[in-house]
Amino acid sequence: MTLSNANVRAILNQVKSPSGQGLIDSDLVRALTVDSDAIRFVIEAATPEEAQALEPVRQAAVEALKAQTSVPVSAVLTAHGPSKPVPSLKVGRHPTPQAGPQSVPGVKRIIAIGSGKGGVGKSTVSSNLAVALARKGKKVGLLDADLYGPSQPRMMGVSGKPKSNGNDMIEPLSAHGVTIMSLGLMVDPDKAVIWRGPMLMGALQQLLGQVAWGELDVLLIDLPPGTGDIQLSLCQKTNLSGAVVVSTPQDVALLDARKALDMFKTLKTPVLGLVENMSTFHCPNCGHEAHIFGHGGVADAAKELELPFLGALPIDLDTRLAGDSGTPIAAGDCDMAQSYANLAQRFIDGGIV
Ligand SMILES: Nc1ncnc2c1ncn2[C@@H]1O[C@H](COP(=O)(O)OP(=O)(O)OP(=O)(O)O)[C@@H](O)[C@H]1O
Repeated sequence: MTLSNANVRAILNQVKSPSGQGLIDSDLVRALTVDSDAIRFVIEAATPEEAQALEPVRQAAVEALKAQTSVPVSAVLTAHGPSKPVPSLKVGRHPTPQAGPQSVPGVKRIIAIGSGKGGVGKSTVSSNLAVALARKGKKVGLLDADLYGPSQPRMMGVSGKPKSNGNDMIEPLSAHGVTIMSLGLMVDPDKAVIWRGPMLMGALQQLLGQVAWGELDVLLIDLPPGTGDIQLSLCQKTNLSGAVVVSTPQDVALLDARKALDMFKTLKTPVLGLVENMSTFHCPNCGHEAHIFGHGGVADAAKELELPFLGALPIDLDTRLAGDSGTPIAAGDCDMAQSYANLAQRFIDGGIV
């Protein structure tokens, strides 16, 4: 039987780690690849001693998968070094003064992904675009700057507190070929973030400057919706290559998108292009095409404002389900994955990435 990435994760989560949690929930699995000819993953422990103790768990995980598929399974144990202290870095402080807009060492381009209105799919587009660019060979980072409602950990399927690299820098997490960091990984997920502007700006500064992003072709920043403190702070304090605005074709969303575009113009952040999300709906039963939120409005707005139109993405049940399951649709090989691959190619061909 051919197993999907989600099937494999579910099977691995049935295998208990020494903490009593499933292997996925206890955040021990790294670099999971599920291909038609092989399933591979790494079980990463904190110390070599812990790795040794996990050998029976590794064997149990391999056996559990082999019981469900004839595809060869390989799993290796690694330790990321001797025990390290938890980061002394505590996210949630006021910003420190900085001379001017900052770059992130090793990161070639920083692109903010914004929207005027909430819920138009900005986080979905950010995560899928990140995965699609990574599949095209780009080194991609994804920073979830939606500090009030961070959704990237769930959409990218990462959990567990990031660790310190011993130099007061946080090691980001990685999934689907993308390097990820989110405030959602640093704070209690059940507690609402109730911070005022300066605290949010301090957190953003830390997520950019105190995360060991490494060498990246591009860092995508998933902004919160609207035109608030975080957008202002990011545009003024960071050397952005530019911003991409996501909108649905609906009039109210477009009205808000125009406000976001106006904000970027005022802050002199170049707008690299517009993306239309939830563009059309293809009924899976009868093939009828419906325009639930309208159609073509974003392309028209781009034309009017003389901005590049980067593409239209349909409204699609599997996209939503994939986001909820932690494996973005762009990681697979369906039509939607191809749409995201095309979008990523347009970013590359247009010299955006
Ligand atoms: N093309 C699509 N087809 C179907 N569902 C989608 C699509 N794009 C996004 N969604 C779903 O719509 C919901 C909102 O999407 P998402 O969280 O990406 O929006 P957002 O603009 O980042 O929202 P927020 O304002 O909360 O940050 C999610 O449940 C997501 O799975």
